[in-house]
Amino acid sequence: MSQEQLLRDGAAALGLSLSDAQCQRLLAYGALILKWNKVYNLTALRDPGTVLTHHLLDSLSVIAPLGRECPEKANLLDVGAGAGLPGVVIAILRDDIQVTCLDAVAKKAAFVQQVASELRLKNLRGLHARVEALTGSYELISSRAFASLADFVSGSHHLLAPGGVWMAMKGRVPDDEIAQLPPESEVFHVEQLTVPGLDAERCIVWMRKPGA
Ligand SMILES: C[S@@+](CC[C@H](N)C(=O)[O-])C[C@H]1O[C@@H](n2cnc3c(N)ncnc32)[C@H](O)[C@@H]1O
Repeated sequence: MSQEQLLRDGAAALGLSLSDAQCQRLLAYGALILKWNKVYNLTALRDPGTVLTHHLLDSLSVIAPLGRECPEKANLLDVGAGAGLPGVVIAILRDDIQVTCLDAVAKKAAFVQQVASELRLKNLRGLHARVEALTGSYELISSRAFASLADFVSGSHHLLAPGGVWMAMKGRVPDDEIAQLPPESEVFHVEQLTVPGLDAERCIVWMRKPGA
């Protein structure tokens, strides 16, 4: 089966119907990751099939949940985005969301800038900074494979807009990390996900400031 068909079938299993432009951009993004991997040291994965399942479909699994939490335009900060996961995928699927992919490593942020330019994604930017030192205000703050929940929310607490939410992509439900969250954050939903082609546990931990 072609990469395009695998992507379309996987997206359909996640409840998503990809437009031709979205499909082409996602495949082009996967190809850019592999093309520039040696220069930017972006991923341990080496073949298009695993990039498709472990990066593209894994990131696509948050799109439907995100549609529920964020039906309309918003500013999203993806902390420790690396090659742009899940931020680039969100930017491709949601042109009403302004996505900032943040990374402490300059060349990773530069790669995301290059992706934004090559794929003509006006709602995407790569930014080089440490999250603790960043200023700004974001309604959504996401992360995937970044840090413990406690370090994620403490490092980005000053960046969450009033009424905003954190979206942490995790593997197995991290009960121990949830128990160690600081009092200035609370979990309001833990959502288990099934990623097509990936035989692994996945969940989103949704958090907000108490009383928000
Ligand atoms: C394991 S990678 C995950 C990358 C991507 N989110 C993914 O799922 O493939 C974690 C990233 O966080 C970045 N990082 C670590 N500490 C950071 C900080 N304090 N501020 C911003 N980025 C940070 C690292 O440079 C690295 O690219």
